[in-house]
Amino acid sequence: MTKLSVNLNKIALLRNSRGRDFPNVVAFAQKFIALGVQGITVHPRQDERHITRQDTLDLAQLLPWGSAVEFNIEGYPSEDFLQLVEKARPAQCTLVPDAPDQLTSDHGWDVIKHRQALAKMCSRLQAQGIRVSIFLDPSLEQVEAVPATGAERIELYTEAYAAAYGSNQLESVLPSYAATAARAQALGIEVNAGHDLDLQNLSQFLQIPAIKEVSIGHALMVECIEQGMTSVVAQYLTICGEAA
Ligand SMILES: CC(=O)[C@@H](O)[C@H](O)COP(=O)(O)O
Ligand SMILES: NCC(=O)COP(=O)(O)O
Repeated sequence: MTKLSVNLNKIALLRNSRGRDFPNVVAFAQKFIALGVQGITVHPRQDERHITRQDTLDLAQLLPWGSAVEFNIEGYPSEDFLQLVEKARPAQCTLVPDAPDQLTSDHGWDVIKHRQALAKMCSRLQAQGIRVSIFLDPSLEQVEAVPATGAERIELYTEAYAAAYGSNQLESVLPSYAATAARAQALGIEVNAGHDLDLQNLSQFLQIPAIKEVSIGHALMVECIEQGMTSVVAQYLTICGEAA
């Protein structure tokens, strides 16, 4: 079974487009949790274009460290971000190498280059009991460097998979993810995945064994508008529940 962590960035984006607290991010976390999701993810960006620092702290109150539903905070590890994560104390922090003005996440870490800095951040967060995951492109070369950082997990950046889904390119793309996941697991690193996953492409991706968690937001919110939250979450939970 793979855990489903719903990313609430787009709920906050909708809220920020007006001057009042509607839709409320915590209320939506509660709705998704009531439907059975196992995790909530946010990606507070420096410009607070969607999730704010306050949203992160409010969700931390709902999902304190040790709660059954996992709180995952993703983001670029600036000093501000690290302090926010320490204050929120989520179950997991996913370190993402995004520039402040980036439209969305579009690459994983060069772990070989940033190994020492990542190791320092990992031990700092792990001192608070926070699991650390490193956002990674499918790359055997990069995954070899992960154990030296001390991170417990990687999150495979799945945009390339999603883009190839349904085309001939999938034949070469999916094996690169499977090989990276297998190598990570052999090195004792657990594997998460996310970015542009949706109801169409998820089950084929989850043919890769032992993916611990998928974080899904953008497409899931669109699917909720089209099909309704109850049905969409049930479909995701079925796919995730069938995963090896
Ligand atoms: C880290 C990652 O995979 C991203 O998908 C991210 O969480 C989405 O960020 P935006 O919602 O800002 O595009
Ligand atoms: N880590 C990926 C995530 O949280 C959501 O990505 P997306 O589904 O919004 O592309």
